[in-house]
Amino acid sequence: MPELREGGCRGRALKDQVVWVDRVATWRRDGRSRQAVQENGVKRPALVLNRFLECVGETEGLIGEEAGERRMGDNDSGGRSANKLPRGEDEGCTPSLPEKVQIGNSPVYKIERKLGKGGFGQVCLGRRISATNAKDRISGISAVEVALKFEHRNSKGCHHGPPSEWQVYNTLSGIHGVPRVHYKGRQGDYYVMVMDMLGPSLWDIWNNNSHTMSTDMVACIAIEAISILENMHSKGYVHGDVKPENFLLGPPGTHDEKRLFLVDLGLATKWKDASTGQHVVYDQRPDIFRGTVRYASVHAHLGRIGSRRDDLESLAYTLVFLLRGRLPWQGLQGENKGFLVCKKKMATAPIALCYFCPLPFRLFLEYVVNLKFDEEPNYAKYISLFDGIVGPNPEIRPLNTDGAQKLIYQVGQKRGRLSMEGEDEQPKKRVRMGTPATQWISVYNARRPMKQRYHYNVTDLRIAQHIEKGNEDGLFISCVSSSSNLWALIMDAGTGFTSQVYELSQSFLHKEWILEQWEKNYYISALAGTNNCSSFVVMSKGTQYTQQSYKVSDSFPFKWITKKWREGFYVTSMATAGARWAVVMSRTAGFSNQVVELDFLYPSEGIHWRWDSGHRITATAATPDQAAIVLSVPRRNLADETQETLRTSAFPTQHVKEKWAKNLYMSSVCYGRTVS
Ligand SMILES: Nc1ncnc2c1ncn2[C@@H]1O[C@H](COP(=O)(O)OP(=O)(O)OP(=O)(O)O)[C@@H](O)[C@H]1O
Repeated sequence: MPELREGGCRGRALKDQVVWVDRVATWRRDGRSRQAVQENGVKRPALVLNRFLECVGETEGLIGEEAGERRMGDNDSGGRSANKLPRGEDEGCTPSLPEKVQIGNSPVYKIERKLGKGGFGQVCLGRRISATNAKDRISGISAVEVALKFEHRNSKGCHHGPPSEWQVYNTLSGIHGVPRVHYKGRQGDYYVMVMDMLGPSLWDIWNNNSHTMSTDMVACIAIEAISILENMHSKGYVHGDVKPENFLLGPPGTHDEKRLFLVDLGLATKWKDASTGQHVVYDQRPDIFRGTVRYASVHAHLGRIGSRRDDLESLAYTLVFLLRGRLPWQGLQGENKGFLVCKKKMATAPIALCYFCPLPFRLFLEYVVNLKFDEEPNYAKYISLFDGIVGPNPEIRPLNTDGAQKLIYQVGQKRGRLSMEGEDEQPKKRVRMGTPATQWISVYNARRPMKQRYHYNVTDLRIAQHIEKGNEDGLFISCVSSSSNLWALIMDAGTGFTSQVYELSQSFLHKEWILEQWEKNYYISALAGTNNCSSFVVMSKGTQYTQQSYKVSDSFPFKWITKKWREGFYVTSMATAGARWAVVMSRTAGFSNQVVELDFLYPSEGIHWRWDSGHRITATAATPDQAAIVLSVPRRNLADETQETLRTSAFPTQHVKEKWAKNLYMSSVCYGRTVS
């Protein structure tokens, strides 16, 4: 058995302080052939023309490209939803709207005045000027004053027919905290929805009250809003755009004036499949943002599929906004505003965000930011947090909290008693807590026994020596990384490469050299960058790639990656230099599917979801702010799918040896942002 497993530390020995074993994945498919899959042994076509694709990204023009692609909706007067492009500012109830509305056999409504305007829709007060038919009178939709929501048929959400909101109202209309839709239909160029007329929004109230709101009132809002969300969630939907502008009170002077409603279901999505009852499948598309920047959950910023936790996180920001009058990420500007806001949200601990708020607000925020993707929120417990603020008598509360009372009653009945402090819950790993840290992330794959060798804290001057020695021993470089401008180098006997060249360069990346090597049939097989923007690029022969392309950019180039995926490329290596990213994508990479997990901390939860769906980590890179993990499904089934990851504050010298003893070999390593 070839056994050369030497550590090659030539620099100062760092003490290994923190170790996180993210997961010991055991997918050993016993019973199956253990014949190693020769990823690198697949024959390449003899001559591949057009092999040399673009190497993009060394120019200024690409800076911030990714952020420019996102449609961020925030503005500092409250926040507009993304995915809803504003049309001309003065399109309110302009002459282009009809003077009267009649949908099917609805009464005739005369448009009186504009009530509000969002990214898409215009909402006007409609006054009934004809009689209601008997059927509608019986079902109680004979209101004299209604709200009419108009959406132009050419607006973005209506290209394929009526707005998606209509569909959601079919299920949610009239449930607790959601206005009733009386009629919907098309009139001329507009899709029109006739709905219950409501009163001012929470934003209006806060704004008209010198940007303040009493603690009592905000606590009542918390209680009632949680119960409204519980109701909505129980019907299988998440709202997707919880913010002060979307919470409306009933019309002033009516018996509903102290009732809270949640409107605008235009971004609502299903979190559960109605027929199977199954939770929707986890996914992350870092280029897709839905919601309003100021109040969006961190997961929404990162493009994760919406689930119940996101509404609650947005509610927590809404409550703090109403109470404190400002959120710490307001005022951040720039093309990469979404990135900056998300980074700030991640960096602001609940204790800091809620510093001037009563304790229940902080506890609520802590609970909800630590919810897992598919976790059922404990709505009754969250409501009970605020009980101490609002006092026991619902009659004298500034807001009607009927819905919450009912929910607590139901839960109390079901459980016999209500768990106030989570005594009956297992202690769980907190998703968003922990101290930000900069660590080594190392990934280990099960392989047949082979030689592997590592060096770390290597200076530019020593690199050649290590590589030469490795080559003499039959080893090729399999991965490289850097920390504090020193290199880490992994060499092994299982790469399948037949020849290898490398270059240390002062630029990130050195395009001319790469082009030259591409000409000679070498492909990039590993790369790393340093904080001072130098790079170490390794190119090999004997890979199975037939085409290659790379991109350097100032933000994670997810949009480019998705474009290349469509062309049959897969990410085969990645590196960072300071805050810059370099991503290499290759054709015939041996994968049938690939996804990216991107986060401001180590995306542990996402990795677990991906592992469960058969993905394995195939590339990692991290900046001081973010970690990106690329996971792929191999084209051929692996004999042994075991994969483990480690996070360590020092290079994992001892751990590598322990892994080797289990025939687990380092397949990827990077240094950057995690959480400890
Ligand atoms: N039923 C209603 N009664 C009274 N006013 C309403 C009603 N529905 C909506 N409004 C007002 O109209 C505004 C815009 O409505 P809505 O949020 O539904 O439109 P939108 O175009 O989907 O908005 P956004 O871009 O914020 O998502 C609300 O903020 C509110 O002020």
